Amino acid sequence: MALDFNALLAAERTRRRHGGAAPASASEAAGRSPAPPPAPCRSPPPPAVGEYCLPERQRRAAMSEAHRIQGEVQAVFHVADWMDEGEEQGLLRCINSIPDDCWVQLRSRRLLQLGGTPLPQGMQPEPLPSWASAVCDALVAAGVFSAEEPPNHVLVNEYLPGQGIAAHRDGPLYLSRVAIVSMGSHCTFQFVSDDVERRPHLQTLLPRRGLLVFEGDAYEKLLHEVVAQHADLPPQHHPSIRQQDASEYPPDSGLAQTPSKEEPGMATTERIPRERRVSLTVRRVLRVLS
Ligand SMILES: O=C(O)CCC(=O)C(=O)O
Ligand SMILES: [Fe+2]
Repeated sequence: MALDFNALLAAERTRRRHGGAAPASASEAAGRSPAPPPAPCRSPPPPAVGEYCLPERQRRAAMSEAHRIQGEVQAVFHVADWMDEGEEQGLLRCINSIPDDCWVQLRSRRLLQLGGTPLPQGMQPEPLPSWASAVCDALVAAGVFSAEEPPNHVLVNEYLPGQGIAAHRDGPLYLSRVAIVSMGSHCTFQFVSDDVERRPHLQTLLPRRGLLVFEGDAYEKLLHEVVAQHADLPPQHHPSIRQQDASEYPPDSGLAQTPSKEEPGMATTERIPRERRVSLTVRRVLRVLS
């Protein structure tokens, strides 16, 4: 797999030897919300560049037309199982070791920002921790971003069951393509109209370890949101999800045993309980100060 798990653990060990976790400045940057001031973060300087091996390109699925989610919305792609369980656990360990005071606690999620604070006048770049750089490198290797315009910014969002992110647009400070990696749990993700109706245009279940990429109208015209709920309809109830993703939750997996509490009218619908979800929103900030 492209993220080298052993290297990731080695990086984590090195970080611990140096007495701390991956550092991060943190402030809200997603969507239209105003950016709060950076949180105080007493973490140590970033680990030395080069301690983390580059991914093995050949073992990770490259994104292609086959991953396009068919439907009225242009252009949304999903790659199921983009990372394996070992990588997911390794990355979560790195993220879990980040001190609490690096995170910004919002009402319905916790976040931290890596790479700098994007501002209209430009972003003062900050070094990415090695695990975040490895994800960025893997996205370039997978063809999601070009080598000429690689990602330079990673937003880590943590959602507890029942939490989500309200409908928003990521905005013009970034290249109009975003990659979102899901870890720890699935969630319901939807694109809605940018008007008072908030009409859903595409709703899909994002499984853990999957990669969502969108651009075009999905980035520029529609709003997107993570629906704040405690359990989600399984993939077969989302017409746009690919069969490949539905296999993530086979009927005998024990995951689909919770009767719906949120839609009592749908007595036969069983929802999948959500767990703590951590996502990486990986983007390229267009204006970087030198
Ligand atoms: O967590 C997610 O899947 C979405 C995050 C998002 O939309 C953002 O960070 O702008
Ligand atoms: Fe977003």
